[in-house]
Amino acid sequence: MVVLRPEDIKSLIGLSDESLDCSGIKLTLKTIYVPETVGELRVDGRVLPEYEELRCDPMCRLSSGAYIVRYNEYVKIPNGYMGLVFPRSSLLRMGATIYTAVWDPGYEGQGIGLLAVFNKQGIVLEKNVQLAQLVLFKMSGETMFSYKGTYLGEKEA
Ligand SMILES: Nc1ccn([C@H]2C[C@H](O)[C@@H](COP(=O)(O)OP(=O)(O)OP(=O)(O)O)O2)c(=O)n1
Repeated sequence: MVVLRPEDIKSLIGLSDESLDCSGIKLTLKTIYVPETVGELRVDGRVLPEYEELRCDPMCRLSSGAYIVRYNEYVKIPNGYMGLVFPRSSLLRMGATIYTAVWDPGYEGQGIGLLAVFNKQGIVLEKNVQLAQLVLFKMSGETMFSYKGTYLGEKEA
């Protein structure tokens, strides 16, 4: 696998320079949600929890716990590529991190991450701040397993 340089990403996906980081695409904070009910993952489906949106005006103070963050950037992963997300080091240094899964070939949307705040004093985030970086990898070729799942095209108003 090959890691795409920001300039390769730019010509592949057509993002603006301000969305590019040293090793990938900047992912910035759009919305923060708190899971309010139980989630259920079954062999034949899932029930996602209900969420409460936190208002950041423009700062958000988060106590320790689990949050879902949605990113501003609408990203398209072309067939033959996949993505992994890494938290900003400053977030780690504050005692918080972003957990993520694989961003599949063919996926497009405004993705999400699980923000875990371990700092017992909490952290403060400003709306639109960069939280993470999406690193794109080139696979050995196009794949027949292009993403067609539930989250394809997800976008928040
Ligand atoms: N932290 C993450 C990880 C992934 N994704 C996006 C990109 C993935 O291509 C898509 C689906 O991820 P998974 O295939 O891991 O999700 P599921 O298997 O749960 O969903 P489905 O059953 O619809 O495939 O979600 C995201 O927005 N945020």
